[in-house]
Amino acid sequence: MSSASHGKTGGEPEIIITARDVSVSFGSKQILDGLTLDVRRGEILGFVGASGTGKSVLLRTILGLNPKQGGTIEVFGVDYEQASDAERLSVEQRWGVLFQQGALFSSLTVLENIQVPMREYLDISPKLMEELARLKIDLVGLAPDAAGKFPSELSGGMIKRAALARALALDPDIVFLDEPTSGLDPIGAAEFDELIMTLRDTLGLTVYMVTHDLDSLFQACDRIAVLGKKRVLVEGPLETMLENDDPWVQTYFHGKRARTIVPAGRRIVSGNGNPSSDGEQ
Ligand SMILES: Nc1ncnc2c1ncn2[C@@H]1O[C@H](COP(=O)(O)OP(=O)(O)OP(=O)(O)O)[C@@H](O)[C@H]1O
Repeated sequence: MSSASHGKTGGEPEIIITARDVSVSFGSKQILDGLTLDVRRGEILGFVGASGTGKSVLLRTILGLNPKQGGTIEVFGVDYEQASDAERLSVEQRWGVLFQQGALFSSLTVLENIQVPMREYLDISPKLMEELARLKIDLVGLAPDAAGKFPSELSGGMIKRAALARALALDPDIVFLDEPTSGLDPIGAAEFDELIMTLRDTLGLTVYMVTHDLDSLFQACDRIAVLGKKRVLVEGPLETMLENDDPWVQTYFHGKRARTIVPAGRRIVSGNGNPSSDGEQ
């Protein structure tokens, strides 16, 4: 089942992040200018764009880690910048983050890593904390004995899963994943995609995923947003990307690599709107 039905009240899915007219600069260098984006409950949103266009900057801005110079961002209806401490605390408990680098504390075991957000935000007994952390380990498909291992003892795929378990520690409504499959072999990456799709379908989890991984975009994402020209150039399902005639979007989604993984039955439409077979592209 696609996630599109999760969290629907009536017809349209609930919007849980709204970014309006967002501008971000570093000194005289403007990175984002008039960016607008919605994230819907229960979807896997893939966020793409050329290197250095500002995908991580936007992610950090949504998380309140980076100041913006203009516009508004609301997460669960709360403008983080204007929010009271209590409001911020409640928003922070409803999101989990898997950063690209430094995902886990190297001096802590997997179990202890998962407990870090629990210690920060929850007032529960050590026993309950341990039980909850073990449940998260199971949820992300790690073996029970991973609990006592240090990050240096884990494979790349296990590290990503353990980091996801930590992002899920507080049972968030949304997880932000910054290039979660980078560095994984294709099988590991496909398994990770399967995992987030399962979490979307079973928990109704919303996933905001910055990625360069075409397989993830084609197989796992319900919608895709493309960052270019300092704003969201185009957003929508894969079909919208395939039909868009922006040169970068065309090259990205119709390029040689993309053509090897276009799912069967999905038409590739050329820039002039004419359907064509893979061989004609
Ligand atoms: N704290 C900062 N101070 C100054 N410039 C910054 C800062 N953070 C990011 N930038 C600049 O903002 C631009 C966008 O960076 P960002 O990391 O968001 O790109 P990206 O789209 O995530 O790239 P990639 O796909 O390579 O990870 C880059 O030019 C970067 O140098």
